[in-house]
Amino acid sequence: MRTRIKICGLRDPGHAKLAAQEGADAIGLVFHAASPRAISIEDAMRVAAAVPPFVMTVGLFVDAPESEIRRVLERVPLDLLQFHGNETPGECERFGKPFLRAVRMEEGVDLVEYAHRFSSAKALLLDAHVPGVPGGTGHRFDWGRIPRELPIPIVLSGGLDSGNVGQAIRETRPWAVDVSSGVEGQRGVKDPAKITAFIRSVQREDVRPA
Ligand SMILES: O=C(O)c1ccccc1NCC(=O)[C@H](O)[C@H](O)COP(=O)(O)O
Repeated sequence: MRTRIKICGLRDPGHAKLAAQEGADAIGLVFHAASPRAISIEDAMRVAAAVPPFVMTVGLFVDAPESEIRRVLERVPLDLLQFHGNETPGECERFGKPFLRAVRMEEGVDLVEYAHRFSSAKALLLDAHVPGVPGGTGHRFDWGRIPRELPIPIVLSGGLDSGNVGQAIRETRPWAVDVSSGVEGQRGVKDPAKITAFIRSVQREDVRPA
């Protein structure tokens, strides 16, 4: 199976185009003001316009008011929403759009229970838990905590980079991988060479004999 790839926190249309050309399946736009990767609606429109067909544009929110999300949806053509805060299933569903539910892997998280509670999600995106930071931390979590069988696809994220993503795929067999810090030269600024290297590592792993 091919591992799908999401590159998160893009703000430059050129980087979005490059990621898509190299083989990314999705690009993420962070609508969270406190993030070093926060994007304005105007810039998001420019990035989304650079994304070719059959590549998804994902909008990421952290406990954002409904009105704010609707304001983004009116102007930015998002294919998928990603909820990274404490949103309930109802709060994720109310836009009538497919969505990913992020799960920060703090101590005691029960992924089976999560999968049932968020059964309307397209996938659970598993991320590291760093107190006080909702995401994009560059930290890994213990991949051994992911149950082998879950009734919902998994997007693996948290501290991935071109050097560790192959091992991550071998150990967890996710539907997709998601990266932000690992393809940056400095915090919040993507490095095109790192984007290419990350995608190549995933592609290499996918064709590696078992
Ligand atoms: O990227 C951010 O700054 C961010 C801020 C607030 C909530 C979520 C955020 N990112 C979500 C993502 O999908 C990241 O790709 C994921 O957290 C992994 O990040 P990283 O460990 O930096 O690769």
